[in-house]
Amino acid sequence: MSEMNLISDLQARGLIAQLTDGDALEKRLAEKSITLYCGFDPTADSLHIGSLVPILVLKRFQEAGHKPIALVGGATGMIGDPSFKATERKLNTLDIIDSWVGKIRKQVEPFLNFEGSNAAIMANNHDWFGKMDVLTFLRDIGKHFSVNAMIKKEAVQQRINRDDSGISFTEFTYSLLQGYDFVELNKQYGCELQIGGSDQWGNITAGTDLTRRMNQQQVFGLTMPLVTKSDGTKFGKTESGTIWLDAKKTSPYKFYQFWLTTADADVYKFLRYFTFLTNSEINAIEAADIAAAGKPEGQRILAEQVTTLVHGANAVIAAQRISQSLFSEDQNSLTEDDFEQLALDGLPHVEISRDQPGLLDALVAGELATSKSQARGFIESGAVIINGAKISDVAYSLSEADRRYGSYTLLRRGKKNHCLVIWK
Ligand SMILES: Nc1ncnc2c1ncn2[C@@H]1O[C@H](COP(=O)(O)OP(=O)(O)OP(=O)(O)O)[C@@H](O)[C@H]1O
Ligand SMILES: N[C@@H](Cc1ccc(O)cc1)C(=O)O
Repeated sequence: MSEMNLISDLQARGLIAQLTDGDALEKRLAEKSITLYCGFDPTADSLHIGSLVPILVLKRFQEAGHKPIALVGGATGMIGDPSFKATERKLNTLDIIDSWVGKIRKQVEPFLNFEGSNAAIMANNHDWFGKMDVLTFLRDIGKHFSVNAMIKKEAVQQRINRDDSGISFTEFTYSLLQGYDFVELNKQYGCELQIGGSDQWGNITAGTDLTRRMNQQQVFGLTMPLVTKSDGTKFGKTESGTIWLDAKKTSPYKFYQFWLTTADADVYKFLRYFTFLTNSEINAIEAADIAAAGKPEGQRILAEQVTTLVHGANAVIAAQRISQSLFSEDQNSLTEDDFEQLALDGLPHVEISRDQPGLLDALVAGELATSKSQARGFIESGAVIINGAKISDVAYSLSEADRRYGSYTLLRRGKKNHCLVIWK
């Protein structure tokens, strides 16, 4: 892809919210390979699917010949970005931040290529802030910022205007730190562009201004729209359940199911944001789905593409095997790892002691029946299935033979009420 095409492609995908001096940036991208960066703070032990948007944009730039820097905020993570956050963040201990820096680094690495002429770079802003003294910070950096202008920034407005939850001096200084990161990366690596979600606009422009003042260089900022679902909820750390990139926090099966159940109103937008299919391929999928009236393929393609990107092709095969076996008689193909995924978050589950093997009790404990007598009725009417096989004996006692890998039994009532028993 030629560099001119990159910005047009991002635009066509709906991936550009704001740009500083777009014409000059397009010109620079057309002239040469540039270095760009995006920062990720260690505010949790894993990134989530919202953070995948800028990670994939870094990858898009790298595939177009540019050099990406992924910065993990070892220093900024100690302070906490107040941008559009309603309340002050809790400070984490240095040990926790340190371990999260390592985890996030490992999560970003597989998306980028660390070899070749435009090899990616991993950076950590603790490398420069860790040794900077407070007087240098105040004299050399602070002097370039006007508090009058800072309090007008949209990202902190709600905190400035609230009496109940103000903003600490600590968080207020955050954008000076992120601003200075750009100066430092520009000095060390000739970095010319910072990208991020649109909530980062204030911090990014703090960096472009500061780099102009301190390094006398014109550098650029580009933000992506914050991805929301058609029901208005943000993709990120949400109360209804964050979709994490870490397979130990969100199983690849659940991850696959998440994309598979995308609303029709979102699916083509998400194909543009989260996959490397070309815009015309996505248009063709959309047109075919409209023609097929009622059985869209978009969701399956999205689930396969994003799960492959994040967890690899085998995770897609496993997710498809799991969903197929849950609704069929044959549950022998499920592997121990499949059961571990189901136990993590794939199905409702209940832990039962091995010395309480009664099926009636298990159905009640697993909330497949509200009482033993209701459970009896379900068994008599043939609605109860154990590991894919119908059971008709109301006095049935679950034995070792019903325990897959010694630990798991799949109970089902009717067509789709599942419970995984984990034996203790
Ligand atoms: N839903 C989203 N859509 C697009 N970009 C996002 C989304 N969520 C986060 N990002 C971007 O990902 C980058 C890293 O964000 P980060 O991992 O800090 O997530 P976060 O949810 O904003 O974290 P926190 O809640 O701790 O601030 C930032 O550039 C941010 O703007
Ligand atoms: N402020 C960014 C993370 C970040 C940190 C340092 C930077 O230099 C850039 C970005 C966020 O909260 O998502």
